[in-house]
Amino acid sequence: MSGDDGRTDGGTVDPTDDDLAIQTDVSASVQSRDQRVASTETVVRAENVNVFYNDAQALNDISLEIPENRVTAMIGPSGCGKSTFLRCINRMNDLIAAARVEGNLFLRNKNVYDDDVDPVALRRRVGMVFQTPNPFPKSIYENVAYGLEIQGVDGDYDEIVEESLRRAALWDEVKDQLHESGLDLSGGQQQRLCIARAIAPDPEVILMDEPASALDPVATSKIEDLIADLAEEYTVIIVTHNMQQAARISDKTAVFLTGGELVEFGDTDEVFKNPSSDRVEDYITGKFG
Ligand SMILES: Nc1ncnc2c1ncn2[C@@H]1O[C@H](COP(=O)(O)OP(=O)(O)OP(=O)(O)O)[C@@H](O)[C@H]1O
Repeated sequence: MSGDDGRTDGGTVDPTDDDLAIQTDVSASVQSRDQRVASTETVVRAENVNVFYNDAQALNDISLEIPENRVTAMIGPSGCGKSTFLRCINRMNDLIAAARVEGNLFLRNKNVYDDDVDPVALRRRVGMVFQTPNPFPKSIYENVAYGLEIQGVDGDYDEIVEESLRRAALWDEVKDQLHESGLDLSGGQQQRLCIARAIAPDPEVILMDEPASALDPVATSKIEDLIADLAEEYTVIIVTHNMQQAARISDKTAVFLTGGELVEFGDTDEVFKNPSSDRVEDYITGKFG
């Protein structure tokens, strides 16, 4: 059975090494949803991760530990490898022929690059939301239910769809139009629909790649509020170009700089108030980037 099932009220985890390889019983993790409690467990641990696109190195020896039920922001100038790192966590880089990943990347105690890891099972535990809202050309209901179907999730879809839309703070706005197209929603609503789709299989980690950069300030603010709510139950890892946003919503901040180096990682307050190097300070204060 999956590591989800090993959780206890104390927030401890009893993962097995077979977590990702054998997890098929998602209903069990749905049941465990309410049992989740905030903790400081490490959920994602990178050890000496290097990524290359053909011969070009995009990430250089990245090691860090991302805590459970927190928002961790990845910031840094364009091209420094933030999205590449995010895609290592759910093995989306597998889909890029030129990409090669070296090193170890653990989801709890399991290296997601082990041969026996099923990337589909991994992506059920590590959901993703992209920069541009990308609902399917289907109804609001089907957008959420279709994700469940393709991931082979069993359960009462009506219930899961409603619950997911509620968790994405969208239910009240769409409950009377569930069978209308998701594409007719506003950009901000579409992004919340994509968040509902990502959380429907009840992942442990949600990756967000600049989820608000295509949205206006009001829609952005709603997404930021939502991220804070989601972190009560999920581990959220967000790439953002917006340093104020990182400072507002994240607990931890990782600063990447050109060359794919992780130059600072720590509590967000510390990173912003007291950066440990001139390079980071220059970036944070807008001297470059
Ligand atoms: N599919 C790809 N094929 C080849 N090179 C790539 C690919 N994706 C990214 N790269 C290169 O890897 C490096 C890191 O890119 P990545 O998109 O991860 O950076 P980023 O920090 O997320 O950038 P941005 O903030 O502009 O989105 C860049 O030099 C980029 O050109």
